[in-house]
Amino acid sequence: MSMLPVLISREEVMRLLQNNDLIPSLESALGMFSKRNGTEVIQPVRTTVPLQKYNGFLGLMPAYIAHEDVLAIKIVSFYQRDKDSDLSAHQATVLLFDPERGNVIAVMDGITITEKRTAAVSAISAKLLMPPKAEVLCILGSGSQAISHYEVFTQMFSFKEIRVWSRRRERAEQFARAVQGPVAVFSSVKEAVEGSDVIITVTMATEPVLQGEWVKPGAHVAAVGACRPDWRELDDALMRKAVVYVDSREGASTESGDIILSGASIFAELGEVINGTKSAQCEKTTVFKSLGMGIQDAVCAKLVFDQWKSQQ
Ligand SMILES: NC(=O)C1=CN([C@@H]2O[C@H](COP(=O)(O)OP(=O)(O)OC[C@H]3O[C@@H](n4cnc5c(N)ncnc54)[C@H](O)[C@@H]3O)[C@@H](O)[C@H]2O)C=CC1
Ligand SMILES: O=C([O-])C1=[NH+]CCC1
Repeated sequence: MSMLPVLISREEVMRLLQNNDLIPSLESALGMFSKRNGTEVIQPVRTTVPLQKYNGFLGLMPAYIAHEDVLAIKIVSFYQRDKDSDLSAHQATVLLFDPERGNVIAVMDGITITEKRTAAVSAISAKLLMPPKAEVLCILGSGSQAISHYEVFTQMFSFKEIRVWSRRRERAEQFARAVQGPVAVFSSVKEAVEGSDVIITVTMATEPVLQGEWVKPGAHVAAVGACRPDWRELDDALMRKAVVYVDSREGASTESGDIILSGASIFAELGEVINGTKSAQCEKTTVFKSLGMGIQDAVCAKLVFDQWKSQQ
């Protein structure tokens, strides 16, 4: 007998997935992952299929977390689209399985999950690594991730000033109008970055947009874009002067151009800081290089499904 999976739409995922629930669940999963107990968390490095002809990539992100008994896979595509495209850069679906029997129990939108969990993990990096009394937040990029990062960061922290820069100034202005609070729009990356305590890079850049010489000593950078081995968002100077943290060593060493091409060494995974086995060097300039992990999607899919079930 086959049972049909439930379908959970983007709107439902948006309603069911709350940032407050996300942070502790993601922290616990990151900590568990970094213990490298091979039966507790299983997450191979993302398999990526390049689609050269279309300037796109298809990524497969399976994960199993034993103590949560959650088995899921996210299928995500990301395309460098024309600016007038009506589709967002990332399209994603998460399949949630019954781990005991191997059947799919839910098929849900993965776009919102990707936006929210990525921003939540960056916020965890900031919580652990930003300088004390951080007052100025700077966001480079103005797309979907810029919005989700703004939402989580303003929910979790109280910055005195929030700045945004985007390649096209009108997009940065659009961003400033779309979000809830005041945002200062900058036309130059250098001016946006100088004096900032926390800098989030959420661009589709393939060459460095952020230079180390502009970054205030002791600042924290959450670097979210440049997820291909030949793509960059940060320059060598920044990668070499900062203490570098990652979500997964294997993922970062395979996929991050900022790490591979700069030759920077990885100091720790966020999970190691959460577990207390590596230090949070907040007094130094820190970079958190995020690539995204299947366990993050799996945790979210479980939260969404449990919420959905509780409302039936
Ligand atoms: N680390 C992770 O877990 C995840 C990372 N990402 C990455 O985050 C980045 C942002 O994603 P979205 O906001 O969804 O994309 P988006 O397409 O909504 O926004 C991209 C932004 O980058 C800007 N941009 C494009 N090309 C640029 C260039 N050459 N130089 C400077 N800015 C440029 C655009 O103007 C826009 O502001 C992408 O690199 C994406 O692959 C996305 C999802 C998860
Ligand atoms: O984790 C993720 O979903 C992605 N990381 C980079 C592109 C998509």
